[in-house]
Amino acid sequence: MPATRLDGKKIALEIRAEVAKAVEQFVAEGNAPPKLAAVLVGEDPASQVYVRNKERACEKTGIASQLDRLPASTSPTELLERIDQLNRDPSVNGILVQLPLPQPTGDGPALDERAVLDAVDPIKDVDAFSPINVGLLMQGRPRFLPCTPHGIVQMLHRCNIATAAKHVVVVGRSEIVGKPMAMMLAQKDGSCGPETANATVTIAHSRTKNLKEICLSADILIAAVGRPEMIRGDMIQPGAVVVDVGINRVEDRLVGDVAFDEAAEVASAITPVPGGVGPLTIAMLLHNTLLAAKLQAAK
Ligand SMILES: Nc1nc2c(c(=O)[nH]1)N[C@@H](CN(C=O)c1ccc(C(=O)N[C@@H](CCC(=O)O)C(=O)O)cc1)CN2
Repeated sequence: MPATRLDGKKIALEIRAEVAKAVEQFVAEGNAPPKLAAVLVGEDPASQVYVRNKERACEKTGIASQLDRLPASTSPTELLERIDQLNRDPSVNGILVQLPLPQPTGDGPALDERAVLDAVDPIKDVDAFSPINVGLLMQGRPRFLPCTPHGIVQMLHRCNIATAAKHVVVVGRSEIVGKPMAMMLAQKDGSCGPETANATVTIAHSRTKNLKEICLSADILIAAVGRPEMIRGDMIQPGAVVVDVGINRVEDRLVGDVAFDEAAEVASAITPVPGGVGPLTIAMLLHNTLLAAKLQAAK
């Protein structure tokens, strides 16, 4: 039987409607609408689409937003100064710096992604990339959850896919997805989402020797390796749940990290690309922006 498609678009709309309602309530209590500041450096076409979609999503949810477009030639000092201004601006609740940062142009110094993310005030860090927020997550007492892994947790929960006692294999070890995803699913107490914890988690990656064997042992396989269709159908255990985080542009077409048609023959459920995990990333950003506003209002 072909796999069930896990419809990320639909779940994202559900979450966005919940956030919009909660924003309405927050404002009715006498607070200013939450505000997100996005910083986009350079002109990466995909990043431009993502920040535009974030702005539109904010607007539809009752969240204010502002976008700083900076040229690719922006120096590290200029970018850090801009982040500092946003940190100190009391009207801004959430700050995100769109990734990837551009490669250096000409003779100018490179923008150090780590230094830039470290500069965002942790209480406004709605991407949850700062070391403070990563540390809190590691310790099982998260403040903000990173948007893409949190979206996956929400999707599993809302599709009644339990993770307790399951073997989850995460292929990919990025700071944005792979590492926090593994940590969230392995948590003991469900601190990272209702009913979504207590999994036995293996992190694999493109250099894992026996990758096929490890993938075949997964009850839930999360592919976040950034290589088009690297996960083939014969790497999937019959009946496994497959979550594809990859968004790769191949000849003007979007493909995931999973060979979808092959995988759908074997899996019990699978996320498509597009329309799977991607839309959830933006929905969880809205959730975090409201959370940031609430935390700051309570201070
Ligand atoms: N500061 C951040 N930078 C980046 C993040 C992030 O969470 N924070 N994640 C990605 C990009 N991203 C959000 O920023 C993102 C990627 C994809 C989608 C999405 O909805 N994708 C659609 C397809 C859209 C398309 O046509 O390209 C889908 O999968 O259906 C949303 C957000 C890296 N940078």
